[in-house]
Amino acid sequence: MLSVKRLATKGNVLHKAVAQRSYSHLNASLAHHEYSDPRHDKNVHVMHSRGVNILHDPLLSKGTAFSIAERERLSIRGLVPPRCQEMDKQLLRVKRNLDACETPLAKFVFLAALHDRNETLYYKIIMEHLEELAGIIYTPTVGLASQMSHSIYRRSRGMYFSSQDRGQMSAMVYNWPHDQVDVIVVTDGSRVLGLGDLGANGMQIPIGKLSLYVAAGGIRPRAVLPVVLDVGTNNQDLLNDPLYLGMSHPRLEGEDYYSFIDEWVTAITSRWPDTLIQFEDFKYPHAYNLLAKYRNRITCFNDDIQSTSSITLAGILASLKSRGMSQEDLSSERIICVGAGSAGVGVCEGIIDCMVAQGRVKSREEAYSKIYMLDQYGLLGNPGFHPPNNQDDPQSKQYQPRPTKLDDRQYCYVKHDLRDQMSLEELVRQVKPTVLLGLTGIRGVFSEEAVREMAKHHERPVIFPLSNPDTHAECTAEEAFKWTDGRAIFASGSPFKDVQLPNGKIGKTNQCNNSYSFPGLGLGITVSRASRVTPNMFLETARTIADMATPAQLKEGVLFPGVSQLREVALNVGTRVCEVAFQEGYATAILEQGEILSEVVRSSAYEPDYVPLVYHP
Ligand SMILES: NC(=O)C1=CN([C@@H]2O[C@H](COP(=O)(O)OP(=O)(O)OC[C@H]3O[C@@H](n4cnc5c(N)ncnc54)[C@H](O)[C@@H]3O)[C@@H](O)[C@H]2O)C=CC1
Ligand SMILES: CC(=O)C(=O)O
Ligand SMILES: [Mg+2]
Repeated sequence: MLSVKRLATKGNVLHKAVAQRSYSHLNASLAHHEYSDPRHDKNVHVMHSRGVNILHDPLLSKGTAFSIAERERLSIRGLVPPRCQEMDKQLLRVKRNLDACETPLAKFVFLAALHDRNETLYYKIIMEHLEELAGIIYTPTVGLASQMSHSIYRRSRGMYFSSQDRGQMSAMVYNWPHDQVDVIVVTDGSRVLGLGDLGANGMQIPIGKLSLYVAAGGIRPRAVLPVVLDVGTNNQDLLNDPLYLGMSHPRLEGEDYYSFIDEWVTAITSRWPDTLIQFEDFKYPHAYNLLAKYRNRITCFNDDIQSTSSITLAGILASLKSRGMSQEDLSSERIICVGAGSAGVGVCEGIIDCMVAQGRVKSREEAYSKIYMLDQYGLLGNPGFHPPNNQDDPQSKQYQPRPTKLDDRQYCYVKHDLRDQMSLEELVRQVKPTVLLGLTGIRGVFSEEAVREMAKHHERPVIFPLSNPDTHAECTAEEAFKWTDGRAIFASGSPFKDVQLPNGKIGKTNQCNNSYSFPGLGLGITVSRASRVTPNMFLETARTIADMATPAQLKEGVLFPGVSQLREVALNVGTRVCEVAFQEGYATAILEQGEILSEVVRSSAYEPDYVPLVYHP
């Protein structure tokens, strides 16, 4: 395929003439079925086989919606009830059944079964009720489903590569039935949301993420691949459970671990060289080490580090406007980030990148000085401020250095003029932060004292308890609004309902989750066929999302469009990411002169509609 380097863009219109648009990379020839237009999934599907297997293939099945003519030509006449029911009736049935489920977990199981039966219908219902159902297929319910995954297991989805597969992975990748894979979400299950090590149960996370890639990002269902790398688990409860489905040994570590991942990356990229790999829920510091190793070699990114950073930066930028300031005022913020792991460090790096790009700080070092970071021991500060023999200072007597040293990424945030391990409450008193971020996975870390103190100094304190699921959020929306007399600008990782305030007003909540960024990133990268995922793509994602709320919304503390508008967000982000890919010279797709990029992106996005199936031996 011709490679296009550096297409000049003006607005959304690509000017440089290129020979032709080539989607040859999308013309997958599948093992059993061929599709006339696999990119759009919109025309006629031509198949070389027929019969009952069509009914049991979730990518093809229409259940009761097969027309009589189709039933005849596919040899399935009589294998489904006689009345042909179009999708609207099917949706009615699905929604009634869904509403009858008594718990979110029951809804999750019901939707997973639909996913395994009829993907078109699954995506239709998800897209029509995105706000309601994102909370089922994604956080918070996916957290419980991951914990229970071995108990609720019905049918396999995706691929598992385990320690017993070493030496086999390059062959195993050919067991996957699809030649074209656009996006892979892969986890080793070592830090699933804020729930810790869930081993092979972590599979629910890639499945949930990829459902949003399809529903919001418009990636085709047959072009996504969820993967678990089962390198063992240190979760003793799972190891003791007779139903657990993963490998029954402790996690591989060190060289064993990294060579395992290397074999997997080699196997994947040998079969699908241009697939996008999203690393998900890898524990610290593996998450960073893997990103550092592969980011300049293959098309990949780490969701927890990078796309979380995009959406959080978007939230802070939007909050500046909400507080009557300009986005350029970012470097005048004082930000406390509680949590110094993958997400905490990743988010702060994104904020620093933006401060530097805005040019209002003289150096990266100056940008670091604006952010105060805490881990489970307290502030990353100066140990020298603890006089070792001061018997009168209770703090000094208790002081114990951290059991492990800070690494270089964390060390950048150390405040040499403040005492190491200072508590959040004391730090808030000293620093009077404008923004409080929580990325700890620990409920209750934002104490009443800390939030009230912050609210004393700011009319609109920005409170972002970002940990998932909701039961692990650093504080709840109720708490944030109560402790700030309803003045907080609030965003959380998992959804919280708006809060009725005593003064009759409504405390508006926002969901600040990487689900706002990764679907659009994936769409932009897939459409442009970008060979690398670059820092600018994340920065532009943040800027794009930060500009989406209307002035009226911003005024009442709404920072982002609602979850029901995730498709619109993804189309905007996808367009911008595509532009960046062309501008930076990483795009390898070919577009015609004058094509409007936003329209190319929009028309590339999958829509869950039934397509006539044709048998052609
Ligand atoms: N809203 C979103 O889109 C996202 C949210 N997250 C959430 O962020 C959380 C953390 O994820 P990672 O950074 O990957 O985990 P991690 O394990 O790498 O980092 C957790 C950090 O929290 C610190 N910590 C633990 N207990 C603490 C305490 N009591 N006080 C202060 N700090 C404490 C640890 O020292 C560590 O630095 C998870 O709950 C995850 O769900 C992660 C990615 C995206
Ligand atoms: C949202 C997400 O990626 C996490 O909580 O890990
Ligand atoms: Mg994650």
